[in-house]
Order: sequence, then C-alpha cells, then structure tokens
Amino acid sequence: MAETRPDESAAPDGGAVRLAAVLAALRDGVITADARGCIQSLNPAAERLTGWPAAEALGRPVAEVFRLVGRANRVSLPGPVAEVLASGAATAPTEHTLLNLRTGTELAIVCHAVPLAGPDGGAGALLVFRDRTGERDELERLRESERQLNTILDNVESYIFIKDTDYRYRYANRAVCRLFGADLADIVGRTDADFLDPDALARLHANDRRVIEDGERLVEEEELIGRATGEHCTALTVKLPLRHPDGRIYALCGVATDITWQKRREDQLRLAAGVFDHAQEGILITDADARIVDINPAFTAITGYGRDEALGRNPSFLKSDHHAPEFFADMWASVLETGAWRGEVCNRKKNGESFIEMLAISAVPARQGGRGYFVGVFTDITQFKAQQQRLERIAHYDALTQLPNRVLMADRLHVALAQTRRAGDLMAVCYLDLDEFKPVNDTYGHEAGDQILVEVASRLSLGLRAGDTVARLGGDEFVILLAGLHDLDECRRTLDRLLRTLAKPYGLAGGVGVELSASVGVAVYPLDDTDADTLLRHADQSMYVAKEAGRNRYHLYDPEHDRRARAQREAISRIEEGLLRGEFQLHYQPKVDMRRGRVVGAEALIRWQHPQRGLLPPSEFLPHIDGTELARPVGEWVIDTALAQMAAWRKGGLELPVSVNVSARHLQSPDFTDNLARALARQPGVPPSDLELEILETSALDDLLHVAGLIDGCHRLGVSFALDDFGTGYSSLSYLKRLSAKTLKIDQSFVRDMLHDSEDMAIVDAIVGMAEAFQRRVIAEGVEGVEHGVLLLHLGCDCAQGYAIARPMAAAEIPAWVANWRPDGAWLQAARQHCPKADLPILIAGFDHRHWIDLVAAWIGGAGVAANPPPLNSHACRFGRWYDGPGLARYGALAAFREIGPVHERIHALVRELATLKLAGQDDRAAGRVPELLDQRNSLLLLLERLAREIAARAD
Ligand SMILES: Nc1nc2c(ncn2[C@@H]2O[C@H](COP(=O)(O)OP(=O)(O)OP(=O)(O)O)[C@@H](O)[C@H]2O)c(=O)[nH]1
Repeated sequence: MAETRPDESAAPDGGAVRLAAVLAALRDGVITADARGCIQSLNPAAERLTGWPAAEALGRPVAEVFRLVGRANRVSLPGPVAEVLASGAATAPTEHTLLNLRTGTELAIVCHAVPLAGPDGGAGALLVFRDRTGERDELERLRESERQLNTILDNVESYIFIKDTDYRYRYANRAVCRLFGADLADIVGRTDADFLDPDALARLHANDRRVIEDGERLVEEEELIGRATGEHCTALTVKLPLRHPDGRIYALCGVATDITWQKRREDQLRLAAGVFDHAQEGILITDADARIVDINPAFTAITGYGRDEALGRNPSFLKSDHHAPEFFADMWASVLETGAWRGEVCNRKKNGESFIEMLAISAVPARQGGRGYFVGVFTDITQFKAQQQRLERIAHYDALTQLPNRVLMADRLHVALAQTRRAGDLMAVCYLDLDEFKPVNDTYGHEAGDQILVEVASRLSLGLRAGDTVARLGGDEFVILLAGLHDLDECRRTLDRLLRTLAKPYGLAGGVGVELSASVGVAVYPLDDTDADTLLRHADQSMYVAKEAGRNRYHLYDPEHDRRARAQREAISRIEEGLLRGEFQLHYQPKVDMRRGRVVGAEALIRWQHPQRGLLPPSEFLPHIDGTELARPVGEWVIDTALAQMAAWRKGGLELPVSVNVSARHLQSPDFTDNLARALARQPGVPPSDLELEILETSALDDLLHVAGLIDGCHRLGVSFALDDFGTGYSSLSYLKRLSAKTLKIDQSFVRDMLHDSEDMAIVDAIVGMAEAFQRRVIAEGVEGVEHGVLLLHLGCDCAQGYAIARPMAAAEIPAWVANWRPDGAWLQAARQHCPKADLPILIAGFDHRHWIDLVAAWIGGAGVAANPPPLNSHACRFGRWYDGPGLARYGALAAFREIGPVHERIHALVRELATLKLAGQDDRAAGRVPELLDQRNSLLLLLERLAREIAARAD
C-alpha cells in the first residue's frame, strides 16, 4: 500500500482533494493519529471496516476504534499505532483479527503503521489495514478440501500415486505406503526400484514411460509385490499424464485397484466350469421349482438327453417305474429338511433302458433376494450293482444246490434267534449229514453224487414251511432252521417227515435207484439257551450222537448232559494240572496184626492239596478220572511216590510193606507191567514183595483172562495183589478163583456193621472162611472200634485197618507211630481165648450192652433233655431182645444165663430212675449216680464172661 503523506503535498487544495479522493478510493482502511494516539482522520474504508463513522471516531484513541485481538488466543493487543508512537519506527505488516465493536463482526486483517509527522509538527502515526477475511476463508476451504481429499485417498482400497517425469514419487496414498512398508515422507523422491520386487519393475517402468514420454492414458494389469512386506496383489492400474496448462507433462498419476480377489474368483469359476464340463458324473442343476437350469455333458452321456431336451424340465422325466411315489416324497423331504439326500435311484435313459445311479442331491441356499437351487450329482452304477449281486450270490449261495451257504445261514440264524426271542416260541437248529454218502460217490461217481445232493436240497426245501431255512454247509452237510415252533412234538414231526422224504430212492441215469438216509442233530432254543454259534455246535455234536446211535435218526441235544460233560472235562484238566504242579500227596494208613501185635504194612492213599479248596480226599477227585486216560499217569505217580517213600523209610530203618490202589483203567493199560518193572528198578533198595497192588473187585475187570495174566506177570516181578472191597461185587467167588490175588480186603461196610447186623457178620465170617479155603491172606477194613477187632479175631481175621487203629497220616508221622503202637488189651485177651462161632452172639450181646450203657451215660451227662434217651424198657434194648430171644432159646437151661436177667432188670430200673431225675431237671443228681450204673454194667459183663467160659468148658 502506498504511504499517505498529506503533509507533504505541494498544492494544498488540489493535493488535499486528490489525497481525499485517493483515500476514498482505497480498499485499505487508513487512519491517522496524532502523537497522543487519537484519531485525526480515517478514510471511508476505515469507517466501513471499523463500523465507526468519521464524525464519531475523530479525536478518539485509536485503540478504541481499532481494536485488535490475537488470532489464536483472542487476547486484546496494543496495536501497531501504539508501537510506532512508542518506537518511532514502522511496524511490519501483521495479520490480526480486528474486532469491530459496533457490529460485533470479526474480521481478519493485515495491518501495519508508520510514523507520521503531523501538520503541527508533532509525531503521529499512519495506520493502514486491509480486510483479508475473504482470502483467509478461501485458504481454509482449500486446506479443508485437501484434508478431505487425503482422507479419501488414504481410505480407499486403491493404490494412488503421482510420479514426476524422473519417475520419482511425489505422492502416494496410505495403501501404497502399506504395500511399500514405508511412510509417505520416505516414499516421496524415491522410485519403484526402492520398493517393489525387481521382477515386475521393467514392465512397470515401460508402462510409466508410455505415459510420461508418449502421453498415453494406460489401463493395464500389473503385479505389485512389496519388496519389504511381501504383500502381493494383482492390480488394474489406470495411469494418466498430468499436464501444465501449456500441455507439457509434468507428472504421472496412477490409480491401481486390487483385483486379486476377482482374479481368484475368476480362476475358481473357470475351474468350476471345467469340473462341470469334464466331470465323469452327471450333474444337473435345478431352480427352486425343480426345473432344470443346467446339465453337464456327462448328464447327456449317461442319460442320452441333450441340453435342449432337459433344460426347463423336472428331473422326474427320467424316472422309471421302479420306485413308489413315496420314495421320491421321502427323498425331497430329506433334501428340504437336511439340505441333502444320497442314495441309489433307478432311472430310465432316453433309449428306454433303465439304469441305477448313485445320486447325491444338495440344496444350495438362496442368496439375498434369490430363491436358491438344487444340484444333483450322479454316477451310473448299473454295472457295479450287477457285479455286486453276482458276488453276493457267490458269497451267500451254494453253487451246486443254490441253497443258502454257511455265511447266509449264519445270518438267517441270528435273525431267527432274535425273532424267536421276541415271539417267545421255539426254534430248532438241525444239523443234517447224509449217511454213507461216500460209498455212493465212490460207486456211482462224483457227478451222480452231485445229482443226489441237488435232489436232497430240493426235497428238503419242498418239505419245509416258507419261513424255514435250509442251507448247505458243504459236502453232504445241511442245516435246517425251523422257526416258530410251539412245542418239541412239532419239531419231531417235521424231522420225521424230512427223514422219510430223504429215505425215498434217488433215481440216477440208467435207471439206477439209490437209497440214502441222514442223521440229524438238533439244538432247540431256548431249551438250549445259548447263542447262535453254540446252538450250531451243539446241533453238530448231536448229529454225531445220532450217527453213533445207528444213523437214519435225529438226536436232540441235552443241555444238562452237556453241562455235566463240560464240568467233567474241566475237572479232569484241573486234576491234570494239579498232577503237573505237584499238588498231590500220599497219606498212609497203617495195617496191623491184632493177634501178634505187629504193624504189617500201610495203605497209600492219595490226597490233593488243592490251592483253593484245601486237602481233598480221593472221593472228591478220583471219580472224575476213573476210566479216563488220566487214570494211568495218576496211578503211575502213586506207585512211584509210594516206592520212593518206602526207600526213604528203609534208609531210616523202617521196612514197611505198602499197598497202593490201582484203577482198572491203569491196570489194563498196555504197558502196565513194563512200567511197573521200570518203577521198581528206579528204587532198587525196595524189595518188590513189599509192594502190594490193591485192585477193586468191583472195578469191572472186563477181561478177566487178561487181568489174570497181568497179575501173574506182576507176581513174576515179585509184586503181590489184594482184592479190595471184597464181597461187594456180584462175582466175588469167580474173581477169587480166577485171580491169584494174595490178599482179600473185606469191605469196610460189612466190618463196620457186623456188630449189629448178623448178616454182615455172616458175610465177614464167610469171607474169612473163603480166604482160609483158598489160602489167601485176609484183612479187614473199617475197624472203627475195639469190639470190631475182638470179633474179627474170634472170626479168625487177625489183620485189620481202620480208625480204631490209626487214621491215614502223613509219611513223616509213620515211623514214630509204628514205633509206639501197642495192640489193645482186649485184642490180646481175645487172641488167647477161643470162642466157638456159635457163641459169638454172647460176645456181641456184651458189646451191645456196653454200647447201650455208653449211650445212657452220655445222655445223662449231656446238657438238657434235647436228645431222645436210649430205650429204657429192658425188653426193647438190643441186649434185652437177644436175652429174651436167641439167648433164652440157646442158653436158657444154664444157671449163669438165668442170673443175668435180674441184673439186667436192675440196670434198667436204675436207668429209669436216673432218667426221671434228669427229666425233672436234676441233672447233677442223675450224673452223680452214673458210677453206680457202670458198676452194675460190669457185673452183667462178668456174668456174660462166666456164661462164655462155662459154655467153652462144656465144649471142651
Ligand atoms: N458228489 C459230491 N460229493 C461231495 C461233495 N463234497 C463232499 N463230497 C463227498 O461227500 C462225502 C462225505 O462223506 P462223509 O460225510 O465224511 O461220510 P459218509 O460216507 O457220509 O459217512 P457218514 O457221514 O459217517 O455217515 C465224501 O466222500 C466227500 O468227498 C460234493 O460237492 N459233491
């Protein structure tokens, strides 16, 4: 702005007028102030800008009219006039905000002041200011617009950049910065070589040159790969030259859009289209209304229908009559409900041929606004199905008879079993095997055999109900499943009918007729309540029973019999295991000569030290192996062990003969004698004569002659035999005669009861007599009381074995027992005394009385009255019955006999007294009188002895 110098005007009037005109014309406000800072003049622009008319403003301080506030902080400022007046120097133009007091309007101004000499010669100041509000707003608008542009540029996905003619970046938006991994400041001034992968550089540069040098506008696809970030994209780049107004190119502007995703999508679509076109599977696409909208070439290849024939139609035009309408209804229900369906469909081709396809339908959900569609993919599996059916036939049917084979039969059996369980009726599994089929084959040839098998299959099939199954397992074996039976009779009737049918002649070529029969094993569920496999096995087992029973019959499986047989097998195998594990041991029961007071031997008795059940007697396990193969190894173990024990005792100075029990099975094993010889040889210190073999007289020695020979063979080795349990068999006499056993062992049942059973005594007496007659030794088993021994001695049997002598004991206890054993006094006395057999009843009457007294004493001494008392009537006790009966008849004439009666009566009277006391609860008083009772007993026994002596004396 030009300085106003009114005081320097050469022509006051003209100059003043011109000056006023100039001032009036100026757009800048001009204010002059005197040295005090009061306004001297202001031009119209100043009036307008400050809002102060000159008339009001003149004379006022400048600061009142021209009020300045800071642009940023809005604090009032002193203004340039004050500065000039204070400093005397001009101020530089400064931008401010001028507040116009009058209007409240805020203006942006630029102002400066210069010193000014007033007309009075005093100092003053000239203030010049211009309204810049319009310019400032424009600038603000420009800045705002730039900010917006940057925001847009930085937030678009596209890469936007400007390069100068040296191909250096002048601008890059944030997308570019991201791709380059650099800030804008680091990009500006650099070239692509600094940021992009070298591979793409040459092509990019060529494009840039076409724009910069040739002025072309390019639209190109470019690969952009950030060197630092590795970020990669395919971009569609638009590059255009930027020109000066004169047309010169000064820069290149590029906008690159990332089309990577679109490219991929395009690739995918291309791929999908390729798959669609080249797939082997037929593909059809329908709209939501099931109208075909597309098919692929394979569809045409499979069905024969071209696009024109298929498009717009419902796929049901392919359907055959194979499926019911419900099939398709279900199919679509599944597609709509689950979005998919998969299965086999039989359709019809254009040429009318039906084919089977494996079809998968998928519902493709609707996009926004759309209705979705369905895709069906199918493969022609007709060939495969045919092959599968062929294989299935081979796998499940017998090629010769066309009957179900074992596999299909097993399947049917499982199903039938489940049905039977549900229905609660019976099912029979019948295992049928032709009888003597091999000879038919051998005689008439394999082909004839085949013909018969086919005929058998046919007869069986025709003879059954629809629900039954007949299957051929192979060879001449068939299985028949009879389901829904109400009772066993129904099963029997069917089997009888089948057997009759099969027994009819089979006609062969040349008029030959062959007759055949069959054997059938039958397991009936649920009588045999087991699983399918086991039923079949049981039927098979029963078929063998039918064969063994004579063929041409059926045999029903018996579960209980099988259970017992199984238990038996398990027991045998456990015993075998026990033998291997050394769980068996021998105990020894001494045998004595009661007359001479000598121990004459011991019987070895097997025991099983069972790990769980403890020590088991032979009755617990030997019956299981009786007659089995295992009898031999167990028997051999017994002989070996007994011989080893005898050798051990001998070493300790005890020479004790031992007898062992030998089972019939063991004895009759072919190499028995040889094995025995080897066992003896293993113990050379033991004389064979010390070993005695006890064989059961009852053990059904089938072949007496053979056994007799065996016994003789063993005798030659020096080993003797005893017939055990003698008297219990049917042909004891015959055995005695035929077998050269040295010893007879009287069975303990006779010995035990002979005191009370005169018949048993008679048997014992007879056996002793026989032994004497045949010159055999005799020994009694089961001697449980001293009286048994006494009676045996009187009967002439000196040797005995039994609990009254010793129980079986461990081998280690035997030497001490032998050393300490003494015979009972009664035996020694009986040995000295001769008692005619006819008078032995006196002896027995004595035993009876003694026994009765023992019972009475025990009853009286026992607590309470729980047990019944022995017979109290003197004629009811065994002694009384003898006395009144046989005794009176034989000895009634003897005084010694008659004396006995009153004593016997007194004893009974006393016992009745004691019983009364006991029953009255006076147990102690009753017990206190027992010695009195024993005294009276002794008196009676003395009288009996006297009677015996008297009789003996008379006999002498
Ligand atoms: N023809 C013919 N024979 C067969 C076939 N399969 C097996 N065999 C014969 O059938 C016979 C079966 O005989 P077996 O059941 O063992 O004996 P079997 O003579 O019937 O005597 P048992 O069954 O004891 O009454 C054998 O000779 C086999 O060679 C076949 O497919 N065709």
